[in-house]
Parts: sequence; C-alpha cells; structure tokens
Amino acid sequence: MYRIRTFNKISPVGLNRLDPALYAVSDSETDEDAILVRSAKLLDYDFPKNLLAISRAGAGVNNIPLDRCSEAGIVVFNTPGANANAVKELVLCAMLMGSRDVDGGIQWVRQQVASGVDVTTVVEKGKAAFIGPELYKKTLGVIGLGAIGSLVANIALSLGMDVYGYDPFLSVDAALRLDRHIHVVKDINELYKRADYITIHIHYTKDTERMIDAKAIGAMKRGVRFINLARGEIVDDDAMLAALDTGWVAAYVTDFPNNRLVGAPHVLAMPHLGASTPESEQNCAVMAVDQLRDYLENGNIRNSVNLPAVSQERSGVCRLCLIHKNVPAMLASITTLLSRDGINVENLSNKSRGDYAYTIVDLSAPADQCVIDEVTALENVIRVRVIQ
Ligand SMILES: NC(=O)c1ccc[n+]([C@@H]2O[C@H](COP(=O)([O-])OP(=O)(O)OC[C@H]3O[C@@H](n4cnc5c(N)ncnc54)[C@H](O)[C@@H]3O)[C@@H](O)[C@H]2O)c1
Ligand SMILES: O=C(O)CC[C@@H](O)C(=O)O
Repeated sequence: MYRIRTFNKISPVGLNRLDPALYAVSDSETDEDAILVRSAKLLDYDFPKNLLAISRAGAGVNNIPLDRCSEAGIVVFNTPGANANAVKELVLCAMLMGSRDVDGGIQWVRQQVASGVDVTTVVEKGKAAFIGPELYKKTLGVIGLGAIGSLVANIALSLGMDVYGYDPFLSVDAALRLDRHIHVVKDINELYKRADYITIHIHYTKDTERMIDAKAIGAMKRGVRFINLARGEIVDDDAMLAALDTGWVAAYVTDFPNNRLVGAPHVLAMPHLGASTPESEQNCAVMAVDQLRDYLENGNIRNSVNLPAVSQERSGVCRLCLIHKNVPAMLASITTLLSRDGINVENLSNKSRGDYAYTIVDLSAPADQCVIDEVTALENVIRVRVIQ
C-alpha cells in the first residue's frame, strides 16, 4: 500500500485513478511515499525518509526544493502543457482588460446605481473615462515560447496582431508549434522596443528573479501594457510601480497580487487564476497521477524536472531502480555485483541529467537482499528500489 499525501485541492478526476486497494490518499497522510501538490510551498517541508516522489499538478516548481529532492533521491514531476490553454485564455482577457478599462467601467456603473442615479442617463457621457485601444494591428511581445507562450503567440496572430517572441532556450518541439509569421528575436531589446503589449511566460528561478527591472522597463516603449501570469517574483515591483506612476507602463495585469500592487493605479491584479478552470485542473491532476503511478509501480520516469526521462517495458521477474550520481563506472559496479550472484540482466536503461543519473535493471531472477544491500551501499548510489 502506498501512502500519498495531497497538498491543495487535486481534482478527483485524477485522484480517482488511484486504486484504493493500492493507495491511501489524503491530506493527512504521514510518512508518505509520495506527494501530490499544486502551489503549496514545500520549500521548508521536512520530507519523510521514505518519500519517493512529488508530483506537481501544474507547470511551475518554484514551490519545491529541487536540489534537496535530488540529493535525497526524490523524483519531482510536473505536468507540461496541461494547463497551457487555460492560461492562454486568461492572457487574452488580460490584454483586453489592460486596454479598455473594463474593470473601472464596471465598478463605475455599479457606483452609479448604488448612489441612486438612473444609470441609463449617464452611460454615454461617463464612458469616455474608460476608453482604450484595440489589439488589432498592435504589436505583442511574448517572452518565453514554451507551452503557454507559443499558444499565446499563435492566437494573437489571429487577432491581427504583429507578434515578436523571445526565448533563448527554445526547444525544437516548441519551435515547431510556432506559426511562421511570428518574429523570433535573439535580442530581447528588439521585442522591448517594438511591443505595445508584453506578456511573460517563463519559470521563476534565481536567474529570472526580477528580470523585469528598471533597465528592462526603460527599454520598452512608453505606454506599454505588461501582462504577468508567470510569477510575481519575475517583476521588480518597485520599478514597475515607478513606471506606472510616470505612465511609462500604461497597465500592469498580474496574476500575483500583493498589497502594494493592489493599491496602485493601473494595476489589475487577479488571485492566481491562470490555471483555474475545471478542464485545466483535471488535465493536470490526471497527468500528475499517471506519472506518479508509473514511477511507483514500474519505476518509469516521465516529465521529471530533476531526473532524466527513463522508461522501459517490464521484463524479467524483478526490477531494480537506482538513483545515483552521474559518475564513471556506476553501471559496471552495479552489474558486477549482480553477475557475481549469477543474476542475469534481461534489460537495462540508463540516462543522466546534470549531476544525477537513473538506471532501471530488469533481472531474470529475484535479487537476494544481501546483493541489494551491497548495491545500496555502493559509493554514489542515492536510492535503490526493488519492484516485483
Ligand atoms: N498563472 C498561473 O496560474 C500559471 C499557470 C501555469 C503556468 N504558470 C507559470 O508560467 C510558467 C511557464 O509555463 P509553461 O507551461 O509555458 O512552461 P514551459 O516550460 O513550457 O515554457 C517556459 C519557456 O520559457 C523559456 N525561458 C526560460 N528562461 C527564459 C528567459 N530568460 N527568457 C525567455 N524565455 C525563457 C524556456 O525556454 C521555455 O520555452 C510556469 O513556470 C509558471 O510559473 C502560471
Ligand atoms: O495550481 C494552480 O492553480 C496554479 C498552477 C500554476 O501556477 C502553474 O505553475 O502551473
């Protein structure tokens, strides 16, 4: 029986894929074998010793201490692309709300009624305060052309926008998803100097913290509208507030409110709603659960953010799964111990990622506990699991 602790509300559509005969799942499990999480902060969480994996139902993993997980042999998964459409749709809403002052206009209409005015008599005169430009024929800059950025860039073309994209680490898959009419630039300043609207879709890491600072904003066009549904920490709030004050930035639409931002004019702050659609919550939960099950039951790794992708069809009678440091002669050391005991290796897969590597070995006979202990005791081996 595996114990899975949930943090946040994970869609039952995903949780129902966990057979109750095999899995105990709740938010109060202790000594858990695995965690299912959305945005809950696990940075200071004291992981139980037997924790094998964390599956993040979503894209961003800045709430999980990845280095600590790798050192402890905990595999961290995310669900690439599973919520991208939900975010894309909210970005469209953000661009429109950042243009005409829809929010201000709706509030004004309510205030008229609340103060006893017949609103029909004041609409035509009052509306001038909420005027704003169209998206058609304007230029959109998309920073980060991954799962979300590529969808946003493509749909903006169909709104008649001219689209510039910047992504120094653009994957081949992501590049293939991009419409050929999108101008992909190598220098972000090319995007800054042209864009009337800028939307950012990158991960928050120590490299991207406050990437949108006073210098970046200064390189943008006066009157730019900036949309941030990525993470609050990517934007330097001081610089953004100063730019809003002078009108250099005409509107800042963010999914990451804080009390300073919410009090400032021309800020539209939403309560982290980007992935909050039933479709996206279900997609993420299903993907997070399926990947977790495949790891727990078969040792296969798909969509991990800290270990390599390694999957192998089951063969033999017993499977060894080893997380180890990426150093020379590991495979030789492991197979020497197995062959010394006369255990034949039916199939083996091994891949490395940075400082770490993962090996799956299917054996023709059950491995004796003594051999497992010896393999576990090898220098640079972090975790060994036996799956029958
Ligand atoms: N508001 C929400 O609810 C919500 C929902 C989903 C994702 N997000 C945020 O959006 C981020 C992106 O999600 P995704 O699914 O598109 O991820 P993704 O991995 O598919 O795409 C990220 C892209 O950013 C690029 N990139 C990295 N550093 C960059 C840099 N310095 N400049 C330009 N590009 C850079 C990468 O090459 C990659 O193509 C997530 O990390 C998360 O923080 C927010
Ligand atoms: O779980 C959520 O609601 C938000 C997830 C989102 O921020 C992500 O990074 O995928």
